[in-house]
Amino acid sequence: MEKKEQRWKAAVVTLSDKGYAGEREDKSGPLLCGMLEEAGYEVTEVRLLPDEQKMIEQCLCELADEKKVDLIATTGGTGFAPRDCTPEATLAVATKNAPGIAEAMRLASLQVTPRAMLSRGASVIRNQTLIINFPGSPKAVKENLEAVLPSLEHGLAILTGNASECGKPVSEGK
Ligand SMILES: Nc1ncnc2c1ncn2[C@@H]1O[C@H](COP(=O)(O)OP(=O)(O)OP(=O)(O)O)[C@@H](O)[C@H]1O
Ligand SMILES: Nc1nc2c(c(=O)[nH]1)N[C@H]1C(S)=C(S)[C@@H](COP(=O)(O)O)O[C@H]1N2
Repeated sequence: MEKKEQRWKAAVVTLSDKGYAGEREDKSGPLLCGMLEEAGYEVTEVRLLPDEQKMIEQCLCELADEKKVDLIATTGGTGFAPRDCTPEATLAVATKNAPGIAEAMRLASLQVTPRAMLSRGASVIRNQTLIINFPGSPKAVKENLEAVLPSLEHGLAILTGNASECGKPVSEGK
């Protein structure tokens, strides 16, 4: 990883009315945690919330501003259902847009299913924290994270002032 002295700190947030109500086991949050840990991240915060925009905004702000995680990965609430509001909450707390990550996820996912176009997931920056919205199903989480994971570390390194070589060829870089 480009950050030499410590691992990247990540938070995983599941947005699911059914999960929050205890009506369905949350499999997507634990899957995100496992994949991030496997890739070398330290998952320090885990949350499960209902599809309530203000609660999601407060949670994202707390994780970025107080817990100071480098990456927040959310899952769920990106679709067209009336209560889906994860992208709205994410955009509301953004200090900068970083649309390329969400674009790359949809591009890769369209090779798997045309329904990938139905995810409205956003990717943004809040100060020195990168926030990425993943869709809700475990299958979608796996496919979307695999598509962007190799490039995330370099983005985090630039965002946090830990980048060593920005001009590294893709073949040698992350
Ligand atoms: N956190 C999760 N854990 C396990 N499976 C999930 C999770 N979120 C979604 N899924 C699966 O993906 C499908 C589509 O996701 P979607 O977000 O539309 O679910 P939902 O049940 O409508 O959402 P909610 O949990 O907010 O009521 C669900 O029916 C479920 O099978
Ligand atoms: N790679 C991938 N992306 C995917 C999917 C998938 O199965 N694989 N499911 C899609 C579907 S069916 C929906 S409705 C949207 C939004 O999902 P969400 O409402 O659970 O966040 O993600 C889409 N993105």
